[in-house]
Amino acid sequence: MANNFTTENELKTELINLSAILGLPKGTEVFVSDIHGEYDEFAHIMRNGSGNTKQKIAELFTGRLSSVSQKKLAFLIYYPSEILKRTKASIDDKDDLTQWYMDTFNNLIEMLRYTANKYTRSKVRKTLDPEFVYVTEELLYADNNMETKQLSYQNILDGIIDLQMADEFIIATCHSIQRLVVDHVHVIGDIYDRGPHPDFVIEHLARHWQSFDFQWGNHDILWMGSLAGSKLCMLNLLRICARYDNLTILQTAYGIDLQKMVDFSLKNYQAQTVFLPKSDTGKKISKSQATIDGCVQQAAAIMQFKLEGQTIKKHPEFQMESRLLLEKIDFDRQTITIDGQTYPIQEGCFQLIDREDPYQLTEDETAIIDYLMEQFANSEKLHRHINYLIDNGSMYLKYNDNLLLHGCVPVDKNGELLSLEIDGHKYFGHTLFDYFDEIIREALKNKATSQDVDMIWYLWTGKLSPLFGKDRMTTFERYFIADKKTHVEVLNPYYSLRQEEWFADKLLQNFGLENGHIINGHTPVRVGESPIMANGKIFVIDGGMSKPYHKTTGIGGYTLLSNSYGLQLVTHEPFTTRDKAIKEMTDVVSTKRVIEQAVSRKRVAQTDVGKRLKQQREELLKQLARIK
Ligand SMILES: O=P(O)(O)OC[C@H]1O[C@](O)(COP(=O)(O)O)[C@@H](O)[C@@H]1O
Ligand SMILES: [Mn+2]
Repeated sequence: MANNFTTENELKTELINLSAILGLPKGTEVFVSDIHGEYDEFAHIMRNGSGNTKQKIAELFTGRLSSVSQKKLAFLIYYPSEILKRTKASIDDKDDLTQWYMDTFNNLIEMLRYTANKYTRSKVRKTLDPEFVYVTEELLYADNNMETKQLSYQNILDGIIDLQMADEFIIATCHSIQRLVVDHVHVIGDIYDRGPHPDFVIEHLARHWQSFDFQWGNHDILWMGSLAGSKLCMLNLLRICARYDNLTILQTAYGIDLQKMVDFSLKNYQAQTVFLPKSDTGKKISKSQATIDGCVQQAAAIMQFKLEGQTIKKHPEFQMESRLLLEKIDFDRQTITIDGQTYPIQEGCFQLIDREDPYQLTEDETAIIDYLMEQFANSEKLHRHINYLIDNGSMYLKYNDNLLLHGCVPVDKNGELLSLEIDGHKYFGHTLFDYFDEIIREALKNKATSQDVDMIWYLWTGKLSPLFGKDRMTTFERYFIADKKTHVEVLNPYYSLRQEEWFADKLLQNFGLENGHIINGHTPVRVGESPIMANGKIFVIDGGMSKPYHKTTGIGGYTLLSNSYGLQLVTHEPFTTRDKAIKEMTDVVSTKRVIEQAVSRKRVAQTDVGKRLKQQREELLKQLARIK
């Protein structure tokens, strides 16, 4: 870096530039989690800057704009094209419309100026639409107190209207404001599964946000694992897609041919109540589609249970023998005996299971799985999306003193770090995360060994998986046994200990951090529970976006904001549809609870970026000394 500057003046200019950046207020970080394919809701939260836009409008315009006008301005910023269309349709008079454009330009430029003031000009320029950079900068940095400048400001606005660029300009400016309100986005896992459009979520981040990171969730692992060659990951995600009536994500979005699988499923299975799909979108599922979903779910589930058996037997170190369930079925009586207790099987669909060798796949099943794996491997779009997850993601992230991870750090009931022993090595605490991180990267960027592939599946369901955090996954029991006792999945002690401050301190220390917070997703925050734990050191910000889970969470969920003033918790109401949000101007974001108020505004100098900039400054100073 330092080598780019050769003359004394160049070096000094850069030093001044760095000092200016270090003194700016820290940018706003947004933390979201558990999006579960709910693109419209996620996009809404990104568009409204997780409530930040509304707040900035209030700061700027209260006393000048009524609360209704503030709301209208906010919704214009979130959904510029739609609101423009509606407004134009509602104003008949030409002069009134011109006046509306003028007022809107002025308000938007003021908002842009307000949101841009904590960034350097060069950073602001990057958020502007290239077509409007010149015009916008003229307006943005105009000094309205000077008469001549004001005149030229007015001329520019008139020109935009005369040249019929008004709508495009408004849309571009609103998008720039959206990008400036939030500086950095953290997605703490589970983009995939259950909801309709995880693909749009990834595309949205890649297109609109220069600065974002992911911490992988257990559901994301299924998709990553499928590309790495894990048949078990693929079967699990296929089963979940069928369960949530979302086979189109595979067929349409990722171009995966499911015809063979559908034919095979319809030939061998029939509709059953426990395999009825759950509608995520509220739309009615036709009978024929429900039959396809149900049969695919059964076929995938049975293949999954068979392959699980094989994998568990191959890996005693996984300690999952208690999950060897197919051998415990009494096929004649249609019962299963688990831990000495016999339960009736409801709606068994074991016709393709060989009683003598229950974990053996049939020839047809083997062929179908191979075909599907090939389809996954050949999906160019899936590769692109998973590469985003790999390149911008990790098992955990240390960012501005905070520790971001999806699930948990596995511990025993006393809070001692539990270790997973693989090939004589013990991995625990941060080394457990590093171990899995390396395996995933290696498996997806280079070549996956069969050991890697099995380890990736272990991350989905193993009891020492930091992304899962439960003692077992009771998929079999949930389908086939009515007794709810058997459905219980016991959470790792992490989830009760995370109320304790000493526990948070201990974990932060293990990860080499001191004063930060731990931020998790994964577990829905139930009605009446607080997302703030360990005396404000741990947050659970499951976004509660997953519609089928709204019954449990009551409210939609939470996101977290970290800006130069401190941390703020944002509560979300359940989101219905994008159309309804626009029509009724419902913001979703309801309350903001200030968690921590910084004594003085936090500057870039106090962030990770600031640390890097300071190093650069040291190097430049050394270089300057050499030149002199
Ligand atoms: O609600 P469903 O579709 O039956 O899924 C339940 C399963 O999902 C899990 O909760 C994992 O998903 P989450 O990461 O979203 O919690 C399993 O522990 C559980 O068996
Ligand atoms: Mn999860």
